[in-house]
Amino acid sequence: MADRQMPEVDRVAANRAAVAARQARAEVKARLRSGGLTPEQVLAESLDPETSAHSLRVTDFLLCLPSIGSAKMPRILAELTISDKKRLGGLGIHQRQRLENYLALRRLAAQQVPRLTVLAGPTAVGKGTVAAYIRENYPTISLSVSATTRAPRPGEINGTHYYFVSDAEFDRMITDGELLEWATVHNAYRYGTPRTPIEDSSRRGESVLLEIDLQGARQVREAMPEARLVFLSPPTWEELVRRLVGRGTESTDEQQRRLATAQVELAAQDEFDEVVVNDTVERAAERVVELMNTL
Ligand SMILES: Nc1nc2c(ncn2[C@@H]2O[C@H](COP(=O)(O)OP(=O)(O)O)[C@@H](O)[C@H]2O)c(=O)[nH]1
Ligand SMILES: Nc1ncnc2c1ncn2[C@@H]1O[C@H](COP(=O)(O)OP(=O)(O)O)[C@@H](O)[C@H]1O
Repeated sequence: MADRQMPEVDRVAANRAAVAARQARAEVKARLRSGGLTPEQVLAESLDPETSAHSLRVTDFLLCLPSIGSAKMPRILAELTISDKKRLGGLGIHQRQRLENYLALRRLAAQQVPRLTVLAGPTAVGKGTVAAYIRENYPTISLSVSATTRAPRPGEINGTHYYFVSDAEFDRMITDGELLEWATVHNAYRYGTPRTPIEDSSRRGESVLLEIDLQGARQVREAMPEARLVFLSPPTWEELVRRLVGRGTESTDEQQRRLATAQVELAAQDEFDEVVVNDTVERAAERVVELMNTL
């Protein structure tokens, strides 16, 4: 019956019921986020039309799960071939089975050692600064030390900031399969992640952070699908420009080239699991570490 034809008393009752249902769903989401309810419990409850789990949207359900953000959720829905309009109670048998399987795989993966986290983002957004802040303030996080063919800058220590190697040595590392990923960055020098230290840290159950460029992040995604990819974003485009110019390490021409690359890199953030805005270094570092400690 259309709203305007409904007697006033019924309309008030219907509105009250809608508010109560929304509040009940909000409570389910809060308990899901806090771990008071497991995803499996909510999914089982949703079979009962009388429960608020029944009318919970699948999108809201997924967003309550750790390390699923607005960037990753659409990809999961596509993999499960579930419409973003679906509610849990409205899932078809096969859709429900696929969602149950997905949850089972996540639980299995979560029991494995803490995962590899990649921090990438446009040049001059502050990746290096945030990574250095984490190295100095979060001793439990181990930072991958990359190999590079570029020369060290003043203050950079071989083996701490980078392994500074020759082109020939870098070629050998590639040939011998010693690099988890590598890339030529800014059409200049090559950078790559030595594989062994990553594997050793993972075996020790350590949380490992890679601060690498977008090309490298894509290779890690291919090589280690369980890795978590975090995109570091500037508060605004203007702030990114200010940081690049303010850093003063590139010529004006090079700055223009890097800003053009940054435009492309900013468009790639949807490929990432999480986006962290680097408004202040401290807050950005805290958010990245918080994500690394979230299974
Ligand atoms: N693919 C990849 N990129 C890396 C690696 N190490 C550093 N980078 C990236 O290389 C770029 C250049 O870093 P750097 O030489 O420190 O100077 P920058 O010009 O100040 O960014 C940055 O975007 C880093 O994220 C690595 O091991 N692999
Ligand atoms: N949160 C921030 N606020 C202001 N300036 C920042 C912030 N993070 C980094 N910077 C500055 O921005 C510039 C680029 O940082 P850098 O770490 O070199 O970027 P990237 O490693 O992403 O290329 C540096 O001068 C750095 O001091």
